[in-house]
Parts: sequence; C-alpha cells; structure tokens
Amino acid sequence: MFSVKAVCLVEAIHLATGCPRLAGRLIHPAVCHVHHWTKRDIDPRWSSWTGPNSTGEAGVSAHQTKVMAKQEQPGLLIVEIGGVCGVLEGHVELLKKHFHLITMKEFLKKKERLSEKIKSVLIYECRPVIDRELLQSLPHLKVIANSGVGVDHLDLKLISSFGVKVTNTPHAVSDSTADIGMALMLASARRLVEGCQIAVSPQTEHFAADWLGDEVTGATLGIIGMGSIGYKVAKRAKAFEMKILYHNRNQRKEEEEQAVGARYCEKMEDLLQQSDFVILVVNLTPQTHKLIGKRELELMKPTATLINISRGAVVDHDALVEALQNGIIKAAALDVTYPEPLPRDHPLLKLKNIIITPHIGTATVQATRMMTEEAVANIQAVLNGLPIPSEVIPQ
Ligand SMILES: O=C(O)C(=O)CO
Repeated sequence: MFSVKAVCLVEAIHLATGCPRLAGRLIHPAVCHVHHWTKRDIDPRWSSWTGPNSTGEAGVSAHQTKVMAKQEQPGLLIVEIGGVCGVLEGHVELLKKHFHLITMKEFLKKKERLSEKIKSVLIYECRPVIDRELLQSLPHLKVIANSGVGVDHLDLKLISSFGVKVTNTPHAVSDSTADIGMALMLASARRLVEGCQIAVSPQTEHFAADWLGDEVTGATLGIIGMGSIGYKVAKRAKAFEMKILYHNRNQRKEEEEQAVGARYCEKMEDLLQQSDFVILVVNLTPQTHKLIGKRELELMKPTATLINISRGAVVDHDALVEALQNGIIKAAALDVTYPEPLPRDHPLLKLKNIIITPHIGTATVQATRMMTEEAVANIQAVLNGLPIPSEVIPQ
C-alpha cells in the first residue's frame, strides 16, 4: 500500500486518529480526521518490558538490556512512513539508549556506507514493503522487529530465506486492542455515535425513545479467534455478564474456558447462528482472507452486530455492504478496513448502521510505549543469542 521510499523522519510523529473522545478512547463515525500527536507525557508506570513470552520463558530484563547496550550500539533502521505514522517522540530517547538510530531517509542517502552497520530493522504500525532489494542491501541484518502483533504485511518466507528473524509485540497490544473491541461493541449497541451527533446538533429537543439501543448484558458474544486478544475480550465480556462462545483453530484448556465462562464452537457456523455480537480477532492469513462473506453474514441473526478488530480483509466488504443495506445483519463496527483509510466514496462510509474507527486498536500511550519496549527486548535477545520473547515463525 505504501512504499518504503516515502520520506521518514524520526522527529515527525504523526498518527492517524480522530475524535470525539469517548470513554477515554477515540471513536468516530464513518468519516475520520487526521490529528497530529505532539509531545506526550509517557506514563511512568511502564518500565522496560520484562514479561514472560507465550511459552512462559522469561523475557529480557531491563538490567540485562542495559548491560547489553554497553557492550555494543548496533545500527537500528527505523522503517516508517512519514506523515502517517511513526516513532512517538518520547520513544526516540528510549531507542537511542540501545541503538544508533538510522532513519530510512538517512539510509537511502548513504546506503553504501550505512548498509554494513545495520543489524536490526524496526517497523512502526505502518505497512511498509520489506522487499528483496532492501533485504539484499542489508548484509548483516539479523532481525526485523514489528511493533504490533499482525505481520500480514511481511513476507515471512522471503525474510527467513535471508536468515533474518521476525518478532512482534503480542503482550503490549492485547489489552488496548481488547478494549477497542469492547468500546466498539458498546458504542454500536448503545448508538453512542448517533447520540453524540444528536447532542451537538442544533436541534435542542431530543427523545431517547427515538433511538433505543440494546443492552450487552446477558447477550451472546461470539469470539472468532481466541488468541491473547480474543481471550482478553472474553475476560471483559464476562464482567458484562455476557454468554461467551468462541471458535478457534484449537480449543483452549478447560480451566481457561471456565475462567471466562466461554464455550467452544468447533463449527464457526454454530457461533454465527447463535451470537448477538460477533467479534473477529484472527490473524490475516490465506485461510482467514474473506472468512466472513455473504454466506456467513446470512447465517448471523438479523439483530446481530459484526465487530472487526483484526484485519479488514477478513471480511468481504461488498458482502458486508449488502448485508447492512438489506437488514441481513443489524450493524457493524470496524476498527480495520481494506484499504485503510477507505476511499471517501466507499459505500461503507454512506451507511448509518456502521461505526468505523481508523485502526486505533493500539493507539494508547501505554500500549505504544510497551510496544517499543517489547520490540527492544526482542531485538536485544536476537542480537545477543538469548531466548527471543516474541518470535514469529513462518508457517
Ligand atoms: O497489533 C496490531 O497488529 C494491530 O493492528 C492492533 O490493532
């Protein structure tokens, strides 16, 4: 979608976000605006990431990372798209403690001299093309660290054929992304965006009876994809006294199911037929591409809402437009679309029964900070031959 040749500046910190603010998060209807994030106070609670990885092994401690940093200052190439997303200002200092930072702009200008020095690449929540040409120009590259969990924008097989490891940040993103799933579900059920629009409209008299919503309490939530984010959604939904169904490649352990009161549906069809809210939390892979199409939408209840916090391409947008226009399902709430952003004349943007946010699953001060810390821990582990907290293994 973007090209790595786009100008990038470490100091240019821009994230696509929007307004108005609701429940401490950013929710807005179909049209989104670009805001510029400037200086931010980083929450001091977030020290270096030291959590265990998915296999329970200990991560790299802050102390270990400091010791390593003294031993060497490897070159870290920051791959970002200037003006759309980038390294948050407060994180530059954190990265500089461990690495000599090289921006893509700098790299492209002095390729001959810099290519020998770069051992790691850091990708910030953007979708750059890491292609053969770039990989060939970095002979000492050891690791590509993705900040974020989804790596569908990376050609894992190609990267691995260069002997380069890929890492991601599943621990850092799970709470904030689960939160956005709940926020979208509640916003859609209680028609918050319409409510906001009515509250600020010139008309002074408003009748709530004209736009009644639904309660999520007691409703059935179907979670498709029960990885760490899906599980965190289940934990939250339990607190809302929802009935929880889930569909996943593998069934979770009995005690994990019991802890959140979730029931496994081996067949996704069963989940679709029974749920009042269906939330998508799967990785985008060839198997999940357009997982939800016309047939699946027709299986859902006409009163049901589809929420997508995974990747846009997991849903067939044409089928979704048709389903929303014809009352096949009641509503949709999407944090992800394809492409991102949608063209301004896209039919999804013209519908009233939809909420779209501009991929803000991880857009919190805390999650972005932890993503940088988790990425640093991953890079340090690869460069120092230690157990890697979050390595992505090509399937
Ligand atoms: O971590 C990611 O890949 C996300 O897109 C979270 O929204």
